[in-house]
Amino acid sequence: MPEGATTMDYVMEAASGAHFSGLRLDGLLSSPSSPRSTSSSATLAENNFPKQPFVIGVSGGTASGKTTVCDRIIQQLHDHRVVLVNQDSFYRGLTPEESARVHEYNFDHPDAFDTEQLLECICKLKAGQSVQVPIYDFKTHRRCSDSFRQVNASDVIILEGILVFHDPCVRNLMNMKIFVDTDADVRLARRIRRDTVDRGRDVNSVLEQYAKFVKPAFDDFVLPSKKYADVIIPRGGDNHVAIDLIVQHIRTKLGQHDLCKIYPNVYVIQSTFQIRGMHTLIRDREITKHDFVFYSDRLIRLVVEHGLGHLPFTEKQVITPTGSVYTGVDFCKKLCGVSIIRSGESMENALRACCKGIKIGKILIHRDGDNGKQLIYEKLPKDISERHVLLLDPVLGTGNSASQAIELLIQKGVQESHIIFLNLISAPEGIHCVCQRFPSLKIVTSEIDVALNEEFRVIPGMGEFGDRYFGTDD
Ligand SMILES: Nc1ncnc2c1ncn2[C@@H]1O[C@H](COP(=O)(O)OP(=O)(O)O)[C@@H](O)[C@H]1O
Ligand SMILES: Nc1ccn([C@@H]2O[C@H](COP(=O)(O)O)[C@@H](O)[C@H]2O)c(=O)n1
Ligand SMILES: [Mg+2]
Repeated sequence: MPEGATTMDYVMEAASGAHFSGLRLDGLLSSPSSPRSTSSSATLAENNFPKQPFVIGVSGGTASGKTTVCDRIIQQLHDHRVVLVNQDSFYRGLTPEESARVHEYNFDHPDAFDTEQLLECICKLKAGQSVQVPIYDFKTHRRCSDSFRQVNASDVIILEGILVFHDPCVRNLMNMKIFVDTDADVRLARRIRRDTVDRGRDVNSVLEQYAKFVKPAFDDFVLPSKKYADVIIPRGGDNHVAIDLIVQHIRTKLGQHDLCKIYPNVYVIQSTFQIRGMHTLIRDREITKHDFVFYSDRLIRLVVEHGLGHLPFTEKQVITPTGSVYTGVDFCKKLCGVSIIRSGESMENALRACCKGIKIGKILIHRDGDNGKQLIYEKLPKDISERHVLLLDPVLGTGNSASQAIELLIQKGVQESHIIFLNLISAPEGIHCVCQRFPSLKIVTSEIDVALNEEFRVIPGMGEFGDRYFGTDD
């Protein structure tokens, strides 16, 4: 510890830096397997826990403003962790025979693109590898034979093009899909100007191509893919509000753990130096029991408060002492806690302090050899099926105990979406296990750790929480 610094100053100083507990797994990336067989979850299973870039697809009719919207998003983000890939780059170059009859060539049909190559490119980027993207010339209808554009692996990949939602394999690689929706007349006017000015075409050929190929393909392929969009932006690049919202969303994603991008129901409470400091203290094996309990309690309280924020509410109006109306919300009444004995009991006081008179049930899962878990005790409120349940256990490790407890709650009639699992630290393995099995349940945690070791202990972790909290570790 530096001279003159107090213990707490030192801890806070040491806590600065990475947002999560050593989670940049950049070194653990492995190469993708066959792109056609790759869905987001398949990639995950094959590569264990690869870094997961956030992939945004931007589609829309020709000249709708896709490229403009992407450029604005990238400008506003002002972040080097974003790269743009254009589907246009993957146009197949025309053969001499095709070039001779270019007016009969349909550039708006899915077959005009080398989708396999596009897929491979996005898979590589997703797997953390850089790629060489072809350079396409709209005047010669060919690819540059000797030069490529190098695109480096990045945290956000934006893929734009008229047909990026058409192929299901390409579509499945996307975490967010945006459709730029611009009036057909406006698009045609822009297309005429762009193709005559930038692409060396004459007006007649533009109109002919539009009527023969562009419009029919829009109706057959582009418009039907609009239904896959998560966000529809009317008016393209002029829609500053939509672009601001998207930029905001991407910023949030950039700050999130990769697992939160995969599982939208996993919430990690916003990290602050106070929270990092508390983690630093409770993870320190030299800490006194008193301090361990004190800082664990502080953290637990934060997790509980955050978890309560995910409960449904009803609007409520009250009259303030000034005689004015304040429109607020009323807490969810049908609520209970369930602690997984023994560690989960450490979280009960925080829950009681936040929810006056709350009922708290218990589940004991006894470890039965190495092969699994065995439930040996449960005491739950009789009307639990009507309640939202806050399930308490400070450490999510393999996810076996949690899954068994959740299974029991569901058997008792609790709706999966009514369960919020609160913990202090979660291992990625536990998150995968619980979220894949119970996709509509929510997990609220304060940090996601690196992994489990061979003994199924969370690393870096904090040891046997129950023993440390209840003083049975000597
Ligand atoms: N909001 C806008 N107002 C005027 N012109 C625009 C606007 N958005 C795009 N353009 C122009 O229209 C043409 C097509 O836009 P672009 O972003 O390239 O569309 P897309 O990538 O969907 O084909 C370009 O020449 C561009 O400069
Ligand atoms: N050699 C080519 C290749 C493509 N096109 C047209 O480009 C359009 C797609 O690009 P946007 O930026 O408009 O999305 C598509 O509609 C093709 O007709 C072309 O004219 N010549
Ligand atoms: Mg474009």
